Amino acid sequence: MQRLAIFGGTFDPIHWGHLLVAETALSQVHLEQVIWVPSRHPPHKQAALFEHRVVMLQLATRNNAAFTVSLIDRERSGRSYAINTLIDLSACYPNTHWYWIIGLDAFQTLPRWYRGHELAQMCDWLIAPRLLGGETIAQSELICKQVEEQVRKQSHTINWQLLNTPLVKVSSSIIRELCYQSHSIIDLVPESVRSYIATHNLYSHNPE
Ligand SMILES: Nc1ncnc2c1ncn2[C@@H]1O[C@H](COP(=O)(O)OP(=O)(O)OP(=O)(O)O)[C@@H](O)[C@H]1O
Ligand SMILES: O=C(O)c1ccc[n+]([C@@H]2O[C@H](COP(=O)([O-])O)[C@@H](O)[C@H]2O)c1
Repeated sequence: MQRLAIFGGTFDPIHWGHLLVAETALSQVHLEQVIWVPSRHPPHKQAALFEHRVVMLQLATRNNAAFTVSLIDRERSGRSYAINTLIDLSACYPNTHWYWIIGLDAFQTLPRWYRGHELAQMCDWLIAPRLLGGETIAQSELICKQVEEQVRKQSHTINWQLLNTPLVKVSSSIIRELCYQSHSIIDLVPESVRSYIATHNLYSHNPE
């Protein structure tokens, strides 16, 4: 059985934090592939044009043969719910043990997702520590255990493990804000992504 991970997100834009998390998951869990899935209509966020986000993902991931960008959410109308992503990808990749890569901030909200308790037990969760107020690894574990408890109360099970990544402060919102203020984002995204943002004038006061 192959081991594949979904890395879902808005990726508005993709940054080095995302790439570090995905690389760590590949090596820590011995995955065959990480499938990057940009949400077309993120359940709880506004985002730049889907096509721009996709191209930036493709540029940033093209040098790693174990990375694939899936457009599976493009075909679906309405909100891009994670459970639908997993169901649709399972049909494309039979005989697969599924993992879901996620930052701690997003994992914390899993019990409130659309059919979140059901989704919780359909894959194993690979959780990247993320600053939610300066916590340590022990605090990250505590947050994960609280999520596990909430899922168990609804009579579902969940398997999770923390990814061994350092806390990386970069976020897409910081990058968007820096762009609005015409500051450099050179250390925060791959050069191909920085160049794409500049060429298409994304995240400026006069976007394309
Ligand atoms: N620096 C980071 N460290 C760990 N996980 C991250 C990091 N940045 C993003 N993630 C995780 O990657 C997934 C996709 O994130 P997303 O595309 O929304 O980026 P973001 O930086 O969180 O965006 P925004 O700042 O707009 O909220 C989420 O699970 C998120 O928690
Ligand atoms: O399915 C849901 O209800 C749901 C609600 C919020 C977030 N998610 C998932 O959480 C991941 C991170 O999402 P985002 O929007 O913070 O980039 C991504 O895989 C989304 O599909 C999913």
